Amino acid sequence: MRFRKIHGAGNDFVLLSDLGPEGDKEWPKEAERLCARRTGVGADGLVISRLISDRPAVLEVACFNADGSIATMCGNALRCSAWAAHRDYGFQQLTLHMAGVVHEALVSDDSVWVTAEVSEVLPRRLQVVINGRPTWFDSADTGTEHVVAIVDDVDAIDPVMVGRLVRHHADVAPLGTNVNFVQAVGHQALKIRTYERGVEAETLSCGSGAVAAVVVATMRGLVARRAVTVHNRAGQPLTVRPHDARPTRTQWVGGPVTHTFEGVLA
Ligand SMILES: N[C@@H](CCC[C@H](N)C(=O)O)C(=O)O
Repeated sequence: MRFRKIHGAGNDFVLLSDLGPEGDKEWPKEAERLCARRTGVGADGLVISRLISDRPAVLEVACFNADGSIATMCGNALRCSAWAAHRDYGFQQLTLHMAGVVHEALVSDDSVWVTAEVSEVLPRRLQVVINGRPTWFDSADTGTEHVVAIVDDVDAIDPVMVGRLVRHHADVAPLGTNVNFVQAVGHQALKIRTYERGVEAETLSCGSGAVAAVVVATMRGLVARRAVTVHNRAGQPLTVRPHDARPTRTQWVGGPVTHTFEGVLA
């Protein structure tokens, strides 16, 4: 089976997009096997993309986290799938389905954009003490669960230690959550670090996390409701901007996609 190793601003995936007859595997187990950094290909997630129509261009995309759990929304997996469909079929504008939700995608030479559907922000959802200081997290569902803390300095925080604590916090049980630490860094710009549920580690970027950061930062008056640059650990910023037709419900998230290598699974 052929695969692509690909990343969206540092969030890396094994992408299967031309499944033949071997199309029905136990994907959660395959995800664990393929994503293992030492014994597999190594990735934050496994993405399976199927072309279900070419006129209009429609893809069905499934994303499994490295631990085999299903990601109901993964902005970077959608962006990587749209990039691959552009490469394979020349599509520039696509519709993507993930976990029953419809997303739009736009592919240009240097960036890939997808839409994320956003729920209302729940302020002060939980509190933990970080470096001796009680810190509130707001929650925002951007297709999957995220909490966001606005902090003075994201680099003064241990995102794995605190992320794990928050991810397992009783106030977000039983689903748990992805955890974002966000700092305002000047005009319409944020800096972010994200602990991802299902990867159970800090990832270099997270599309739905960037969207959650922007909706929380907007609600808190740190940025205006227009394009915001979100600086991540990869040094490959994502940009989040409101959808023209549905500015309060839908956000675009865009940035680079990099195809690292291709291979054949043994
Ligand atoms: N990295 C993703 C989000 C992946 C989903 C997450 N780990 C979960 O299970 O909620 C993104 O780019 O949005």
